[in-house]
Amino acid sequence: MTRVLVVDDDPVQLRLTAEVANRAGFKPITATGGEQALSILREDRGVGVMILDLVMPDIDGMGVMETMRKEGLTTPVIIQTANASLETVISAMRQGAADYFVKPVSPERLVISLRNALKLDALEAAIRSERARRSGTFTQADMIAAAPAMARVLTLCAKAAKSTIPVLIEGETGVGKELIARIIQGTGERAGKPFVTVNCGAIPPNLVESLLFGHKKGAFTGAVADQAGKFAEAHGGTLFLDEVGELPLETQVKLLRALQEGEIEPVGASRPERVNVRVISATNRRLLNLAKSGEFREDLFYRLNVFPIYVPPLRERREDLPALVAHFIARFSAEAGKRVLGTSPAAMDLLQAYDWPGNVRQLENAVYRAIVLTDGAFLESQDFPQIVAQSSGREEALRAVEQSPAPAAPIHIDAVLPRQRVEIISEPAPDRFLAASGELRALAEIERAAIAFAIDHHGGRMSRVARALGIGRSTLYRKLHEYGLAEGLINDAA
Ligand SMILES: Nc1ncnc2c1ncn2[C@@H]1O[C@H](COP(=O)(O)OP(=O)(O)OP(=O)(O)O)[C@@H](O)[C@H]1O
Repeated sequence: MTRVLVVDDDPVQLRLTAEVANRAGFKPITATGGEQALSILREDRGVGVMILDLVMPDIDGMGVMETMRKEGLTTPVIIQTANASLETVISAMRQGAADYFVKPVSPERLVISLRNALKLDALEAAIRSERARRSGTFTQADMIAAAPAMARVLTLCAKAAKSTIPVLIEGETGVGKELIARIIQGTGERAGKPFVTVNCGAIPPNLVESLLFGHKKGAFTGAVADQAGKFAEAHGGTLFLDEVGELPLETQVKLLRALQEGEIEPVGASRPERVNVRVISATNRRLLNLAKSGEFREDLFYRLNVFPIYVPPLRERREDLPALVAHFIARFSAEAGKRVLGTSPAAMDLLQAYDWPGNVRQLENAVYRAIVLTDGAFLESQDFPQIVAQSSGREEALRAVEQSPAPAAPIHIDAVLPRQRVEIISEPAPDRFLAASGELRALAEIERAAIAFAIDHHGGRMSRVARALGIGRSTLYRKLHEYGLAEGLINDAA
């Protein structure tokens, strides 16, 4: 719930304004003077908007705004005044006030003013963040990360920014690993220098080497000219290797050499070239496990993993969800030329209750689709059809799990599926819950399909299947028999 700070030295007026904000679904906080307002703003950076009286005995409204500017307090301000002197209003607006009104204000006018101020603030923040991203000066302030679960991540970012040691960012798909890498670059010595991203999972294996290290003319058929690689492009700056676990083993050897020697060897080159690049890598699979199973070189793992940062999934930092939604609404409604002001309370409840396996990226896509779908000023639940479909299926599935004796295992990065499969899962697919007729499939049918999928994914290892599904092994075996899945399957390796 967005917090609104109401500042007025007249206690009756203060109570009235706070009550209007309260009825409109905001959480009012009150202050009776400028000093008190400033100390609240300094302590609580989560205040969404402030309604500020201009005439107060200690510091007046203009003084409060001036101090805010000096101290970098960016909470949007709506000015209220008892006398409508045009000059005062003009100078308040010049100081950056988002809006003003003359007391007594009608509740409708106040609510519109609050919503507009919030929307404008979200849009300005989105524009600032995009600008910072492009100029390589992205910082903590450009990312929505006020949830307690993100505090440690931000502390580690600040530490990592002070040095050039290799950083490994781990976390599920779409949690914002690239943004974290950008903060490390944008707050360190390399701010403003190149930030080059390579998605190692998206390049065909035969092209990885040339893409990373470049090639010389004639090195292979089609190499008609010298081509610089991503390492050379990132010279002086930062190279972000996303999905580093997907690199082919041969390329891993070359990467290790580049990190150890600070030298790269373009394909077809006769001698190595020196590069000065800070490498930040990211993975949505536990790299240590890949190293243990031989899919990733252990020496490279230790080289990359000098400073690990784990970014928690969105379901563990739901406090950030309203701000993220406001951020995406502001951005996409501006892009689509629509006037969307927010979500209905029911839609926000729906989004808050959902688990977001595809994390912030999935939320971003969901809001984007909702903006395209909507004709109203507020996004409603029906504007999120995939989330509605998945939530109802999930509720039933959860009820079934609750009835089984085994506690549900927490979802962990180790249980995250390899890249391609994750995409299948994170892609909202309501048709998995719908039959060809368009009717919802029976829960038993969905459960059978989920179990068959899990068995296939874990190569028939039943302990893992049970753990991944969050049910006990005996429950799993019972269900196998119930659904006729048992024959020829039992190959319990664990
Ligand atoms: N805290 C945040 N505030 C604003 N936008 C965010 C935040 N976190 C993520 N996003 C947005 O969500 C999308 C996914 O983020 P990002 O690409 O950084 O995730 P990722 O973890 O690197 O994903 P993947 O594992 O799939 O590579 C991006 O469009 C990003 O701008």
